Amino acid sequence: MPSLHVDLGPRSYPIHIGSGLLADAELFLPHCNSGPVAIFSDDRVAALHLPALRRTLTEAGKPFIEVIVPAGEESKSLQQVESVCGRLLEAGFGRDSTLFALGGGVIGDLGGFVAAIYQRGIPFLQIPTTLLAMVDSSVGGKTGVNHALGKNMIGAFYQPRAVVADLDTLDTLPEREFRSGLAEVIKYGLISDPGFFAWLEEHLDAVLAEDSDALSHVIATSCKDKAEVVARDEQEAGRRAILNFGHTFGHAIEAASGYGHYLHGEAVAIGMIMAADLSRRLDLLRESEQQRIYQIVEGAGLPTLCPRLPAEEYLRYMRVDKKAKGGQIRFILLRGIGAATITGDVPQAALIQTLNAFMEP
Ligand SMILES: NC(=O)c1ccc[n+]([C@@H]2O[C@H](COP(=O)([O-])OP(=O)(O)OC[C@H]3O[C@@H](n4cnc5c(N)ncnc54)[C@H](O)[C@@H]3O)[C@@H](O)[C@H]2O)c1
Ligand SMILES: O=C(O)C(=O)C[C@@H](O)[C@H](O)[C@H](O)COP(=O)(O)O
Ligand SMILES: [Zn+2]
Repeated sequence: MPSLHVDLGPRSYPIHIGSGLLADAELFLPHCNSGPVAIFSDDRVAALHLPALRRTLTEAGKPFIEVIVPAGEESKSLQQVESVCGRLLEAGFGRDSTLFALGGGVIGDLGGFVAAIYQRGIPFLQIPTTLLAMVDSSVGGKTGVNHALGKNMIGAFYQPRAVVADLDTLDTLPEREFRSGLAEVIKYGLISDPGFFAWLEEHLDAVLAEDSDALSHVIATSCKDKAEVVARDEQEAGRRAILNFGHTFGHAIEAASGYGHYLHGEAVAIGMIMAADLSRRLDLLRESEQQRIYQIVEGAGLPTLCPRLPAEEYLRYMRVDKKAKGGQIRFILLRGIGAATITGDVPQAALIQTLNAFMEP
């Protein structure tokens, strides 16, 4: 069972990946405060996987409550933050409590943000149940919610005490959600790990068939790659921005098409296709490399086109991207597969050509 580590000095934490982990109280209890636990989840995940965690805490004699929100991106809102904080206050939760975020990225982002601000901060554990959450959102401490004017616009950097990824939970994950997680997996190969990208090209069938060895390799490699970037630049002062590859376009696509229309990974997939195209237009990336990127995204069953809207609609959202500086949009582009670069030097004409080239007919 692989066990990794995010190295952040006093805020360092383990990432446990394996089967049957929800039953192992020793992975959870050492990271808890002395008081009660709030198991935070969504209604779909709670129906499927909360009973295992409930059993573990009950047998360990740890008191807990369950706080459940509706499944879906729409729950990543300030209204839900207020409502969840209200539940904790009504239950008399103090600073001696702990929050467990059991679910996908929505639950991790929203739960982590509540943990960051509730009584100015209580510890929390990430217990991811989607591929996307196991390979990306549970690691690195980005927490927060959406605003009508932009994705993840309100939030905090707040690291979990531990990440516990029980692979058994993936057995119930719908295929579309699994493929969405693959987009972020492909991202690691593209930004910093060309060997992993080549491995993915070679083993895509095994990965799509959810072969357990292939899946363990995918999750462990993704977490290792992400943890290395986060350890060097926890709060995205610089290089961490490469983890945003495909997201300048992707977040604009999510917001412009209405949150929930595309899954996050689907929007990122289209965004990566666009970022690769822009890189090629600017003579950073070879056409053959752009082709390989297109093929793996398409081969993973991910979309490659966004809804047809005036380019200006997308640009409006891109201008409020958190990476923008002095009103200038900054992009993560590729100088080759495995070599991300951060630049604000992108001619508007090339950007508009890229957007128009990947819109639905
Ligand atoms: N913080 C970060 O670094 C980071 C990184 C990537 C993505 N994100 C965010 O994560 C969110 C997307 O996460 P997601 O794709 O996990 O979405 P999600 O949390 O909405 O989960 C997807 C769907 O799958 C269901 N589900 C979850 N686990 C399941 C299981 N084991 N079996 C059956 N159904 C299950 C959920 O109920 C939901 O309906 C977005 O809001 C995105 O912005 C954050
Ligand atoms: O961890 C990071 O850093 C990332 O950028 C990971 C992304 O996959 C993730 O979608 C993140 O939530 C995007 O953050 P944002 O700062 O662009 O909102
Ligand atoms: Zn993402």
